[in-house]
Amino acid sequence: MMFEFRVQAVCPETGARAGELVTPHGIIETPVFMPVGTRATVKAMSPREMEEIEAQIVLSNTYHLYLRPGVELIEKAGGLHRFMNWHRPILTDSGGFQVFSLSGINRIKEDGVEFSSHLDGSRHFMTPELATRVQEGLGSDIAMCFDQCVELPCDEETARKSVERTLRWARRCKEVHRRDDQALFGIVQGALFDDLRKDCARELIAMDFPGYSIGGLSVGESHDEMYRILDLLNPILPQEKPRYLMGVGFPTNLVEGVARGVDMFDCVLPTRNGRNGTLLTSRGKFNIKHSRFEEDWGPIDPDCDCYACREFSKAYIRHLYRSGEMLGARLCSWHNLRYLISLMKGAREAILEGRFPQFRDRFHELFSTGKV
Ligand SMILES: Nc1cc(CSc2ncc[nH]2)c2nc(N)[nH]c(=O)c2c1
Ligand SMILES: [Zn+2]
Repeated sequence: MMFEFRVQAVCPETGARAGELVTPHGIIETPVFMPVGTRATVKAMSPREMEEIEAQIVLSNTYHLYLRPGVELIEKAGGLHRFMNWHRPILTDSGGFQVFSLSGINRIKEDGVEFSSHLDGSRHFMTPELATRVQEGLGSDIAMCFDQCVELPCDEETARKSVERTLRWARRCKEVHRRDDQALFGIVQGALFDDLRKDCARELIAMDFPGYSIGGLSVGESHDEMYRILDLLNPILPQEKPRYLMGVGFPTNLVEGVARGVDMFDCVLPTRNGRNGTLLTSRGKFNIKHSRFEEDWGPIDPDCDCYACREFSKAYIRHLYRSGEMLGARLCSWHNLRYLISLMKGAREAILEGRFPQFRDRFHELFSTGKV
C-alpha cells in the first residue's frame, strides 16, 4: 500500500487524533509540524540537521521550483528527493496561493492563472493540469490540487465563485493525476462562510481524495474565526483521512488545531521569525536582540533539547544576531523548528496516553505567562 492513514487514538473529550501516515518515503507520525523548504531547502538547515531535530516531512513549492530551476532540471536529477538529498517525505503546494500572493499582475481565467514571474517579470500561465504535472515531475509524496484562495475580508459572492472554481480545478487535477506513489489532496475553500465551507467540503469528499487540506485560513482572520471554521469542518471531513491546515502556525494555533481534529500543519514562522531573532519557547515568545539578554548565560528554553539550547547562551546568540552573523540566524531557526516539532510530538504522546486535555491546559498556562 503506497499511501495509508491509520488513526491510532482519539481524545474522547476533544476529538484530537494521533495517527500514522504511511508514504513511499516513510511513516509520518501525526500530529506533525512540517517545516517549509520553499526553494528545495529549509533555510539555513542541512538535511542532516533536519533529521537531527526529527523533522519527518518538509514542504516545497511548485510555484518557486517551476520558475527556478524548472521541473525539467529536477526531473533530470531524479526528482526532488534526490536533488535536495532529503529522503524522507515531501509535500508540495500547488502554486495557487503563491501565484496570488507573490507574482505580479495575475489574471484569473477559467482555464488557469496568467501571471508575471516575481523573478524576472516573464509571463506564465499556470493551469490545474500544469500544477499537477509539475508536482508529479517533482515526485513529492503528497501533492495539492490547484486552488483559488481569496483574500479576507471578502463578500459571499466572491467566496462562492472561488469555491466553484476551486472545485472545477480540483476535478481537473484529479482527472490528469497519474502517479500512484503520490497522494493528491483536495483543498477546502469558502472563506468564513459556513455554508460555502460545508458545500466545498462535501463536493471534495464526493471526489474521494486520500486527504484533505483546509485552505483559506491564516490569511488575516481572527483565531476565533479560524477555530469556528475548524469546528465546522471537523465532523464533516472523513475521520479516517488526514486533515492538513495550511499555513498554520503559531504554537497556540497548532495546539488548538490538534484539539479540533487537525493532523498536519506547516508554517514559515519558525524559520522566518528565527532569522529576525524572534524565538518561540514553552514560556512564550521573545526577541533575542532585547538588551535584557546581554548577560543572560541561560539557554533559549530550559525545556528544549535542541543544539542551540544545549550548547549556547542567550547572551552569545544575541551577540551573533546583533553582529549579523549567519550562525545567529541558524541557531534561532534550529531552535524554533525543534520547538514546534517537539510540541506536536508532545501532543501526540499525550493523545496516545489519554491525557491531551491536561497537555493542552499546561501548554496554555506556560506559554501565555510569557515568563521569559
Ligand atoms: N494560509 C495558506 C497558506 C498556503 C500555503 S501552504 C505552504 N506552501 C508552501 C509552504 N507552505 C495555502 N496554499 C494553498 N494552496 N491554498 C491555501 O488556501 C493556502 C492558505
Ligand atoms: Zn532549543
